[in-house]
Amino acid sequence: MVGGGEIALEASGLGFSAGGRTILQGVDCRLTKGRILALLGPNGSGKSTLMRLLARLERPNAGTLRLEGQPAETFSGREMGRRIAFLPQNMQTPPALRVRDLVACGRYPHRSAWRRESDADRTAIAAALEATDLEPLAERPVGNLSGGERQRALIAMALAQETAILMLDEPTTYLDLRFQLQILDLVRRLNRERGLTVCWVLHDLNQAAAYSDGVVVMADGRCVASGAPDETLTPELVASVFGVEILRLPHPASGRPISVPARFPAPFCDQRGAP
Ligand SMILES: Nc1ncnc2c1ncn2[C@@H]1O[C@H](COP(=O)(O)OP(=O)(O)OP(=O)(O)O)[C@@H](O)[C@H]1O
Repeated sequence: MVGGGEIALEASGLGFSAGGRTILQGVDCRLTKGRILALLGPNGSGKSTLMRLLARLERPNAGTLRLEGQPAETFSGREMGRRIAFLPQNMQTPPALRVRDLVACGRYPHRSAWRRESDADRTAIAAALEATDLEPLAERPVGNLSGGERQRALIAMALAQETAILMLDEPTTYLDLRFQLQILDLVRRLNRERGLTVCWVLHDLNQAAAYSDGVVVMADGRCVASGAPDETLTPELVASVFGVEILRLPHPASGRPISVPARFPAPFCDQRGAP
């Protein structure tokens, strides 16, 4: 479990099977209000499945999920959509869709079918575009955006949903370092300024540690460790979960521990031994 504070969402003993396989087993996970939690673990360890269960896009075979202290099954799909915004991995978007119209899609739990946009919808869309610095791009087709701009537009769509909880599955994948940091900084700012509760899947352990208040580490469909990032991501844990030996070094600027692989490739040499 990660830290104290009021609980936004709590899963106990979650289990999930599909295609005749057990994918998650006995997973406990807690989102604390106003905190950022990272789900970490190797490919195929069950992070996306857990996130989908937490957002109630899938039903568990075992265990309980409580949202705002109530059993999650007492909330309708629309009520869930007003509380949790979920951005899946590799979300596809029609390339001709304008940025503003994509962001407007986030209003779905607040609108009934075919109803025109209300003042509240327009205010939420404008606020989401402003928070993500996308106002100048609002009329651009999504297909013309860079990877980082597109990711910001998807986050704006999630913000327009006006939920207290934001779930992001690998929001930085496929982005270059500058855009990765831009997305991480944006989410952290929204968390700090608005008290947004965040749960995200990240693969970079150093980014996860620097930008999250807590981590949950998955392996083979189970939660194998959780807690504050710097205390949890020990070389022993990383070796047992990822099968990679790491060194922990103090960051030259912040002094916080960073992880680097202990092994590095031997230099290629030509016949004279020169690199
Ligand atoms: N509906 C399903 N039917 C069968 N197998 C599934 C289903 N959903 C997930 N799995 C399997 O469950 C395992 C966990 O998948 P999941 O996507 O949750 O892992 P992950 O940790 O998010 O992986 P990655 O880091 O590669 O995105 C994988 O082996 C996947 O193939």
